[in-house]
Amino acid sequence: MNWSEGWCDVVGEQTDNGEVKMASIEGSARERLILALDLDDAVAALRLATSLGEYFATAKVGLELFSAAGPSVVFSLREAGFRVFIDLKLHDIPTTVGRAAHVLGSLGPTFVTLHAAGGVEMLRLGMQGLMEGSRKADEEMPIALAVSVLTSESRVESGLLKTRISHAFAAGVQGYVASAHDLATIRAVAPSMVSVVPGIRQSGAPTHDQGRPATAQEAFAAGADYLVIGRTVTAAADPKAAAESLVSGLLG
Ligand SMILES: O=c1ccn([C@@H]2O[C@H](COP(=O)(O)O)[C@@H](O)[C@H]2O)c(=O)[nH]1
Repeated sequence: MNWSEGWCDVVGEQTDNGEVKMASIEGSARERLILALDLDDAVAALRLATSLGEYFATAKVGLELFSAAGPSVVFSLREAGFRVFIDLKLHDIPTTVGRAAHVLGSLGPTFVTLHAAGGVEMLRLGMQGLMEGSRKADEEMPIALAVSVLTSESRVESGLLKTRISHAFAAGVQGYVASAHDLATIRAVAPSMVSVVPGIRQSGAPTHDQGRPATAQEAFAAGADYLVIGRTVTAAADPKAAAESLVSGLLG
């Protein structure tokens, strides 16, 4: 299998209203799949990521792993060649989020999440923190992602979704995290933002706590730029075989 095949269509693509999507989205399956390392142990997380590196260019550090291992796991994953997605869904008063984002920006992640429920001012200070933190550390500015409505919610009110995304766009946030089922609604208000979709499950597989799951094929067909892959692969008896099957299904 040649993992660099496919998906060259997104870079510089013109959206319906003539805007151009961010050029940082690259072509291959591996570039567009994000591995969710939901573990409480840095050594185990690094081992799992390394064993799946041919399928995933990006490793996601969420609340569990960051709480267990702190910033050092971000450095370890970067050293191992991964882009790092820090998924802490920052949501607090604007000053606190701005200061936390300053720290996170200095760690050199590629993606960082802020919760869109925090409102425009919180998101704006979060963006400023990321920008200044990364600049001072001589790192690239990460792509900030606004968490719209958690994919564990089984019902979403479209007005709320649109308001949150509009706030993120107004604050200069470049992308969002959303269910595949919400992408069309979101694109109507923010066609140029980068979309990241968790809650991916194979057809008929257990959905766990995901309220609005979709298959990888459905998510890409709905216009997802990146997919977050968690238990579909990490909880499988053979994670490598599960990753192979997922990617083969996409390329085949
Ligand atoms: O709305 C959201 C935002 C983030 N997530 C995160 O994605 C993964 C999904 O893991 P699965 O094992 O595939 O369910 C996990 O790290 C969540 O924190 C999300 O699911 N939904």
